Amino acid sequence: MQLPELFEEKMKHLLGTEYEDFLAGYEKERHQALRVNPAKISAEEFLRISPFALQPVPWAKNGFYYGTEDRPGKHPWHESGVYYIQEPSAMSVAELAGVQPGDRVLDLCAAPGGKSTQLAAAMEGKGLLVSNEIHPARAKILASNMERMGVPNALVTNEPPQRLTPHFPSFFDRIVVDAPCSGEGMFRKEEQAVIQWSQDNVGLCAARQQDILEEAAKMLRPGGILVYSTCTFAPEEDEESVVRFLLKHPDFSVKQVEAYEGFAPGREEWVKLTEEEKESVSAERLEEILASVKATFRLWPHKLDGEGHYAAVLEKAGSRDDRKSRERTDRSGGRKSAGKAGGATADAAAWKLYEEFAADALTHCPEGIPMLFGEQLYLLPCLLDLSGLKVLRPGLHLGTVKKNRFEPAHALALALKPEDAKRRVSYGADSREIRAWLSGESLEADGTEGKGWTMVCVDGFPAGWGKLAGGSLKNHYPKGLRKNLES
Ligand SMILES: C[S@@+](CC[C@H](N)C(=O)[O-])C[C@H]1O[C@@H](n2cnc3c(N)ncnc32)[C@H](O)[C@@H]1O
Repeated sequence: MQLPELFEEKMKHLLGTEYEDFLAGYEKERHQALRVNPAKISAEEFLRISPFALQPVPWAKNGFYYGTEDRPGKHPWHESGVYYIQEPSAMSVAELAGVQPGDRVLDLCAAPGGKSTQLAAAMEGKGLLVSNEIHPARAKILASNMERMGVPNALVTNEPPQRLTPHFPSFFDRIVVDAPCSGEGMFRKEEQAVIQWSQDNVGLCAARQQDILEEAAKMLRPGGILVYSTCTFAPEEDEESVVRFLLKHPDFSVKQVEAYEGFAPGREEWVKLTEEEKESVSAERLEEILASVKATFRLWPHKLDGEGHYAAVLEKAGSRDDRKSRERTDRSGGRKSAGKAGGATADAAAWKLYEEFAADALTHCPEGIPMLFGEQLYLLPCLLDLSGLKVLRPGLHLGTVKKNRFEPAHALALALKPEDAKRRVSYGADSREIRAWLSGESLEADGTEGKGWTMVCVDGFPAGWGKLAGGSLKNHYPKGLRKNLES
């Protein structure tokens, strides 16, 4: 592999005698992994039924390496959100966030959604997850992945971080900043990262990371946890980014968390500060900050089975003192969706249509606060003032209300359990039917009784909606998702 000359020189200088091992790492086979979605199946059960050659990723509860011959992205289970294909080192970040069900969590740089879907899994559908992405096209991919994984309690926004801050001051329990970076750790995976690499870009990324961290700091509640990560080796974007942030934020410190085997400590000696920066705090504080860098993590491809990554867990001083605001925003969070539809006539009419659909097609309804946006009906995880924000998904998309008819959303099918649907048909992953279905074909449904909205499953995992009538199952798999999977 042809690495940028300047990058090689820099790494040689940084790593000294370890450099040859580091270079040899580029010759190692690249490890690929998937993360099982516990909302769909337990890891134990997945291991039992999986056709893939799986080995656990040591640092991720539901993470597994798969074999070089395996193609999980071409398997129909992928379309049902049974797993998410994710680079193994990247799985460390959400684990470090220690998210609990019921937390308020922000993933500030979230697309395509690896960390967000992992955070969502830890939240078990409880609490609020805000997944934000600055780039519009990437934000759409993020929204689609959140739907595929059946996440019911997430808002997907498309904003620069500073536009979110006024809406969420001291609001979140946990924030993940998986920062845009120079991507040195992904050279083996993404050729583009090699082509675009320059030392100037490293500097630009480092400056941008400070801007993003500033906004994150304002949105984190006292006592909250901020996980900062990159997929680069550049100390300017790793240890230095953390140190610069800590110099400006006396209320933050590095939290000691347990390292997994193969995780290496951050390197204090690689931090280069200006005299002005060094003098901005007392000598004791400077020493303390620099020493604390050892409790941040470097994931090196030559030391573990994964690509290059860096992660730091930062804690904001203080304790939760936001009971009042929490009561205000969470007041209706647990309300059954069978409640009122926000009061407005259009909302009430839409809600009635949804209820008629639910009475006919569902045995169980998801919970949340119903809200109509144009023709789209959503269930919100809690009430928030989102005015002025670009919101792609304000919560779980229930469906579309058109000309006095309700059409259930694909997202709803993926967020439900199979037993939540009164009518369902299930095809095997190897069947001709499921491949035809995912490519957009309607199916013969001889022997399937009933009429109306029917959940279509693959091996029992919800995959979308069909409409049953006269022995035929009309395809309502979204046009944008249709694909021909190889058999
Ligand atoms: C490392 S990627 C995130 C990967 C994602 N967390 C995941 O696990 O799938 C960084 C993201 O930050 C976004 N980004 C770029 N510039 C940004 C900025 N100024 N503020 C916030 N996010 C930015 C990029 O578009 C990119 O999607």
